[in-house]
Amino acid sequence: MRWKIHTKDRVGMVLDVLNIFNNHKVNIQAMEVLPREIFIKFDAQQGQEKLKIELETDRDIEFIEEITVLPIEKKERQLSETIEAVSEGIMSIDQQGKVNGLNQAAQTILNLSADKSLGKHVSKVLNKDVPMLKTLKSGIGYENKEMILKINNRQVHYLTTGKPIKDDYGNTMGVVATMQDMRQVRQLVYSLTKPNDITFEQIVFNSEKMKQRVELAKLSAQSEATVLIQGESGTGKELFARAIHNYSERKNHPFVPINCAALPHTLLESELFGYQGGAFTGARKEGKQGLFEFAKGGTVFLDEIGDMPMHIQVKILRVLQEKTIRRIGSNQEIPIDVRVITATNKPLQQLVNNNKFREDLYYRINVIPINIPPLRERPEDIIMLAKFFLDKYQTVMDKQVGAFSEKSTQALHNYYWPGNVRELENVIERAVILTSTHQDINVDALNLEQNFSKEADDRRTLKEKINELEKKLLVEAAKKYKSTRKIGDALGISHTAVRKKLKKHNLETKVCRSGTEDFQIKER
Ligand SMILES: Nc1ncnc2c1ncn2[C@@H]1O[C@H](COP(=O)(O)OP(=O)(O)OP(=O)(O)O)[C@@H](O)[C@H]1O
Repeated sequence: MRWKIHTKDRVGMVLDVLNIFNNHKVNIQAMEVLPREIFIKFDAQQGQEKLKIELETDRDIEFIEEITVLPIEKKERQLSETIEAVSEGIMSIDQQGKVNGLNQAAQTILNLSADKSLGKHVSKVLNKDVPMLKTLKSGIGYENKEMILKINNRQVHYLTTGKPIKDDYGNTMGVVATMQDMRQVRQLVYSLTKPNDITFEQIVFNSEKMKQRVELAKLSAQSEATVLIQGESGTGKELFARAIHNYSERKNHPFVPINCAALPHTLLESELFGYQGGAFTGARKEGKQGLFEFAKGGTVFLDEIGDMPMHIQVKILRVLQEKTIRRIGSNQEIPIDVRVITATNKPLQQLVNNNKFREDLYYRINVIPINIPPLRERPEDIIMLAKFFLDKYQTVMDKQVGAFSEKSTQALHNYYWPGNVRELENVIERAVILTSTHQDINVDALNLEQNFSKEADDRRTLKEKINELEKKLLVEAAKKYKSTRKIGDALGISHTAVRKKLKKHNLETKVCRSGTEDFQIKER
């Protein structure tokens, strides 16, 4: 039974009311006092009418009303509803370290039930090293600590922040901690950093060569196989990698690109694999998760893999073979679930021949090779891409210019495009800036470096030209004869020499069969 007693505001009022309750031998369970209002929760019993009459005869008591909850109970219920409604886990402990609060989300994240945890010491429920216990001792909170614990035979992985609960004198009376499941954290970070979804529709092309590459890439997206994308800088390797990811079953998980050439080696290693707390000077005390763990369920894109140092290559091989990683400084194997796509603008086969790239890793990553030809080898794409970028930059700059003049179309065709599609995009962006509204784009606005016109091709060394001719003749013969012996006969060299040359030009049987060239060569 609960009453709200409306009183006058005078000293000793509460004591008078308590005395009356006491005289009637009524057991008070809870009481709350506000100015001119006394709230009392008591054991309902016979004779409470008499109690009410006696209270109301006090001239300072105005009237009594029956209520269903005390204000404090109302607040408590609202608070516990809110605690249950939030998606973060919330756990609290009292001054003795015993669990006195655990919402539903915390039970899920920690693989615990409230029944079996409430009232028990947190060291028994979680672990003796949990940061809540340190806060209980020191009174100092902590933020975003990563925890990996084994609870009820399951590994739980979460991020937690804790705060001390203090009394008016600054003594710590307990600790409350919030926790987020690491998978949710990843998804949150990913949704904040996620770039625009790139799909195959955004890859612009007109050439048969690119059509084949796109088809192969689409097929590769349906498998889990490692893809190696090779091509000169700016040919669209990253674009392909993103399109493959977004076309695959993993599309709702992170796509994590990392440029192996851009980071110093030590940083690259810790970025990829993470580290154990205290693994090296400067390392965060609580350790750090690496990108392979972060990308869980998604794709890691290792760009410029040709620049990866040998000792990290070994670790990547383990990732691909065992599907596990070890953080730096740790012996614990962490299972990972990622697909790996790699890219390089370096001739990997040559790096293997020169012992600069591990052969075993080369074959591991080269399951599906996609070779993107340089723009100069697919002139059918140039104008289509130029028009695509023209539309793009007119929209971005909200500016209407005319079309490409005849001469500028010619110039775009004749140019050598050492920087490939990226360079073409930059050229068109600059041309839109330099051209007046509604004027056609002329050659000057394109401002193409004449050094790199087709004529510049003639300045290449004799060795480069011979190499190119050799490759061309090999490809032509291979298309026609399809076996190393017949190719050898046609070119007047032995079939072993053919094999060597195929290897040198990265045209080995394995590569060709995977569809990067539209021919197949049989051994002998
Ligand atoms: N076929 C294409 N259609 C539309 N845009 C393209 C195409 N190819 C490349 N691009 C654009 O060209 C630029 C360079 O592409 P990307 O970064 O994918 O090249 P890359 O080969 O990965 O370069 P790098 O080797 O220097 O990292 C990007 O802005 C990309 O969107």
